[in-house]
Amino acid sequence: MTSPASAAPVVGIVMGSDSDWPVMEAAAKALDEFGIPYEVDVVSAHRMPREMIAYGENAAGRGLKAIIAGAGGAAHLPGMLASVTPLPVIGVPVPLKYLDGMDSLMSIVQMPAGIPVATVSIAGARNAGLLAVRVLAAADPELQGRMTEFLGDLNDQATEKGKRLRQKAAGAESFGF
Ligand SMILES: Nc1c(C(=O)O)ncn1[C@@H]1O[C@H](COP(=O)(O)O)[C@@H](O)[C@H]1O
Repeated sequence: MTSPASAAPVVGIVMGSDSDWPVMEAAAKALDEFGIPYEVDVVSAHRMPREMIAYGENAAGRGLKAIIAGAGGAAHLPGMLASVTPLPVIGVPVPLKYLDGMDSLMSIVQMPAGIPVATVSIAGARNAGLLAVRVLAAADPELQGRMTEFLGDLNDQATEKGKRLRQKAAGAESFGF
């Protein structure tokens, strides 16, 4: 799957199983918000080792600029992809029924020196998408401007939250920006 349909994907969103999609979808939505074309696929290091290696080895040559890789449990996919591609790899620990995603987090975050994986929080796929946007924006002033606008909107929303809270709380006039 690729989105938007017409453009060549620049981000690969891959996961160990389609059961990860309810978590990983947030990465795709973040990319959609910025109009970044991406592809989505299942690429399991454990169940499809040869395909996984081929995916990682071919990713840069196919025009991808970053890979977002999510997996649950013994989540070796992000690290193994990072070992066969020069692209930045962003790892998403997917929480499963047992161990609350701590197993996924630990499997992804403790990479040996030389093979970095930028690990987001457990189920933090939205931040993975936003981090991929920032990676692309580093060499794209127009996209960087839109990321700056996005941060401004977040600031407005947070400021509004404070305003609402101060109105709700007793003695609201005594603090706030
Ligand atoms: N951690 C990995 C890898 C891998 O790292 O290669 N491949 C599949 N999985 C994970 O197994 C979980 C259960 O998968 P199923 O739902 O298919 O049984 C998923 O969270 C997947 O990411």
